[in-house]
Amino acid sequence: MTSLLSIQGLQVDIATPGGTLQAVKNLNLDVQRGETHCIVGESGCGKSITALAMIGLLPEKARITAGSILFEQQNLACLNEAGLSNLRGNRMAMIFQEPMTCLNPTLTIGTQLTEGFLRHGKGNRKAAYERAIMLLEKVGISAADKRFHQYPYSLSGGLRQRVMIAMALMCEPDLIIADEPTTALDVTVQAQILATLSELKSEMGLSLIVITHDLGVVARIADNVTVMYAGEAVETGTVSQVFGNPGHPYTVGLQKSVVGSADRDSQRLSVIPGRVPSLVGGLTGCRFRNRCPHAIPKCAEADIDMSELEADHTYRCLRNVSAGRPEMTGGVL
Ligand SMILES: Nc1ncnc2c1ncn2[C@@H]1O[C@H](COP(=O)(O)OP(=O)(O)OP(=O)(O)O)[C@@H](O)[C@H]1O
Repeated sequence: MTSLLSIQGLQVDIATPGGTLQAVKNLNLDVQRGETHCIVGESGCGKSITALAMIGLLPEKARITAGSILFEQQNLACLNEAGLSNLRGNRMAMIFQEPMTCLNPTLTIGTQLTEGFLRHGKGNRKAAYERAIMLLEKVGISAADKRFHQYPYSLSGGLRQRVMIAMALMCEPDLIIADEPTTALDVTVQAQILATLSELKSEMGLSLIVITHDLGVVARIADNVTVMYAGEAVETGTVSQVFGNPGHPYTVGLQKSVVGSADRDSQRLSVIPGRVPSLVGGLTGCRFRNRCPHAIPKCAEADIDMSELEADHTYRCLRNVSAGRPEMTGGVL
């Protein structure tokens, strides 16, 4: 089956005053039609840069230096701005963590909802209005016509995020990329928004990529998951494979950090000792080795390839291969 989105060997470098920062390295990721794929990892692991590369919105100093991002066979890494802007908001859309950074405070919700629809030539003003109202209702906003004419500041954070979801759906995209869509919301609203996203995904046959550091979000909505660490994918597979039979010590650490967290409701990743290494300059070998209880000198010698643990479940760890998966569940991170 051809993937809707297929990322192969993606590398994104960012020019910084201290040197080149390798934000994403040799990333492979496939998303099928109708799939929800979560990308999970701590802050600074390259999740957002991956998402921004997919949608062609990388920061000024960042550039794709290797690899391809095939969206329905078209390589987005080679598209110019006109080509990308034709896809953005149309075939693929993005939902950000904080809607206020995307919503224009000086324009009504309705103007912002219909702008992309009209720009992409999806229909006239009447069709745009009708679709906007239909979607506002679908995402759970009552008194849709009243909201249509309001400005963003009149809405709560949860309602603004619902508006962002409606906006993402205006042009009937095939793929929605949501970067920490519920992080800024309280737990109850989070659950409601995730449920809405999942329902709409099924109803509209969308594919969803959800970037998160929250394993609770992954458990609720994902079919497949990619665990990222320091710019690399370290494990990928179905949710039950990756969290039921983890191959990488970092995945084990993520799970333990949730179990050990005092704040169980929010399921934040907080207790893996140590930090993500600086990604500036050349990094060789396993990037997790300084925090890994299973590390051996060989982990530092050369970059480690992904290995197959079972069908469709891969991980990037030398020790599992060479030492027959040493006490992975017994190690203390
Ligand atoms: N505009 C930028 N300029 C310089 N470095 C950047 C920029 N944006 C991201 N980075 C760096 O790229 C790396 C990956 O960052 P990214 O934002 O993708 O991580 P993340 O996993 O999404 O983390 P978070 O959850 O905090 O957003 C980090 O080292 C980060 O400091």
